[in-house]
Amino acid sequence: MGPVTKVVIIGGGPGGYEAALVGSQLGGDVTLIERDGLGGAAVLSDCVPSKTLIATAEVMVRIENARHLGLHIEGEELADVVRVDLGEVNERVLALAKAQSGDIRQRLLQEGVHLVDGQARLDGPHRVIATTETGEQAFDADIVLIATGTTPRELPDAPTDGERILNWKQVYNLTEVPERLIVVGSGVTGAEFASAYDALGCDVVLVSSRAQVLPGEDQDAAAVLQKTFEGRGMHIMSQCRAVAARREGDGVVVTLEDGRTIEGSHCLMAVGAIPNSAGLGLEDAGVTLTPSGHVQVDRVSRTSVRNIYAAGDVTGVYPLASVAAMQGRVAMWHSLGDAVTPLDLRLVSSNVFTTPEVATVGVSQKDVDAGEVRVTSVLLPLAPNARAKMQGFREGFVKLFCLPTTGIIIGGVVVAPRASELIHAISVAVSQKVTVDDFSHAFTVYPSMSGSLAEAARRLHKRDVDVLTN
Ligand SMILES: Cc1cc2nc3c(=O)[nH]c(=O)nc-3n(C[C@H](O)[C@H](O)[C@H](O)COP(=O)(O)OP(=O)(O)OC[C@H]3O[C@@H](n4cnc5c(N)ncnc54)[C@H](O)[C@@H]3O)c2cc1C
Ligand SMILES: NC(=O)c1ccc[n+]([C@@H]2O[C@H](COP(=O)([O-])OP(=O)(O)OC[C@H]3O[C@@H](n4cnc5c(N)ncnc54)[C@H](O)[C@@H]3O)[C@@H](O)[C@H]2O)c1
Repeated sequence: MGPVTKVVIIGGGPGGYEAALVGSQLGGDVTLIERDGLGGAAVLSDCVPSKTLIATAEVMVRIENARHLGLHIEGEELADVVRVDLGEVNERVLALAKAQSGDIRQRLLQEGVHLVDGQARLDGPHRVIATTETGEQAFDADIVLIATGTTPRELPDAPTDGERILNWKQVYNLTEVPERLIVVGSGVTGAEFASAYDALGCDVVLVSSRAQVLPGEDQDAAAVLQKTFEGRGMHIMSQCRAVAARREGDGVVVTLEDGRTIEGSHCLMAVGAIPNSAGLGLEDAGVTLTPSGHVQVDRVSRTSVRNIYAAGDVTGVYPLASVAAMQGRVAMWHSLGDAVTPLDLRLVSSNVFTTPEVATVGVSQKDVDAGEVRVTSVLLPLAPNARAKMQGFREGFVKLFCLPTTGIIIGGVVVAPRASELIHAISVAVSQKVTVDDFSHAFTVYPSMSGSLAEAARRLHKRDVDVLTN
């Protein structure tokens, strides 16, 4: 048996901790250095807390929609009947995140990973220094994995104060539902928080830099969401950019590029994130960064330095927890000599947790419109679906993309409640190269939303129909 490979991982988010589990499974001597808490930003401040908050907000939407099902709330307004104790909601959110972080710590310890609480930096390609409460510790490394994530981007004239001008990590300080929340940025983060706070009874103004919310997502889906948001009374200011935000009295004032101002009680900045790549000694170790400051990696997570790998948001490849985790595992499989399949972004499924949800996998409409791939597609509204009718759900659709010649499914979009669960069937079809005919031959439950997935596939049986072809 050869010497044990020493692996040092910087960052304990999904990119780092999933890598640590695989590294340890493959016999590496793994040290993981994390400065804030295991689970990283994903568990402690970003993904998990936001999804927990949204779970509560969803209940409010269901209560609100109950009147369409014959259940009447006694009172003029929902707020007369259901009191949202945001302090209690946020306490639960943070407790759940902390508990999950604790579970991850336990699991890593069980698997023999050496955990260090501290801030790490490289000292050349084969040494990592951790600054801990008790001083500096140095670790020799055969393999290094950088998984340091990102930090919310801040506009120079809109500094957050953690009280009224907030980023998405600070919203859990709130103890009362903001009276009027100005959300700046209508990407996934902005749209999810706008949807959640609107459901919790807050008056929401969404400042959107483009003509439509969710500029990076399927534009048919974004159109449904924009209409739903507006239908619920949200004020969307399209094609507007914020340049400043300041406190004034008991509120905030946001200034737009064209000089107009918006007043609110609070402001949430959701204008993207910057990679945590500075101060790590990366350039001195020879690691190439992209112009945006992300760590450049290939499809097996290798950087420009042979023994240094990188995973997750710091690479800018696709900022999702699931992708970070896969990049981390791939790095370990590759560096420790196990079988490895390079990362394939065409197989990634993702979901926007708004009401309704927007889930996507594989080829996108943007790829199709850009002429990158020739497909046959169908967009099937969910309104005629029996289950949707029973549940009082009218918006939303299923979209499927398949190859015109073979009928192999290569992508899809679902806009529906729980789209995050429905997309999995399409995701399996994409990864297993299932044809529309095979897909539609599988039984679905009647009545069910998934019946519409099979129906969409059935519509693609005859692919020479002009109306279906892009
Ligand atoms: C509001 C929001 C909601 C999201 N929701 C979802 C979702 O529903 N689904 C999904 O798939 N993705 C979601 N994401 C994206 C997801 O959170 C990220 O893709 C994921 O966190 C990336 O994981 P990571 O391991 O790269 O980094 P992180 O989770 O950011 O972890 C990096 C860790 O490295 C630590 N670190 C940094 N520098 C050092 C250093 N020098 N020394 C030691 N430690 C260091 C940090 O403290 C941090 O804990 C969401 C993002 C946001 C902002
Ligand atoms: N459910 C999920 O999986 C989930 C949730 C949140 C975030 N994420 C991940 O995080 C990534 C980043 O998303 P994000 O929304 O945080 O950032 P983003 O960069 O995708 O969106 C930021 C938006 O803010 C806009 N913007 C920037 N400056 C502005 C200004 N001054 N005024 C008005 N608008 C401005 C941009 O045009 C952009 O549309 C996503 O691509 C996604 O992968 C995932």
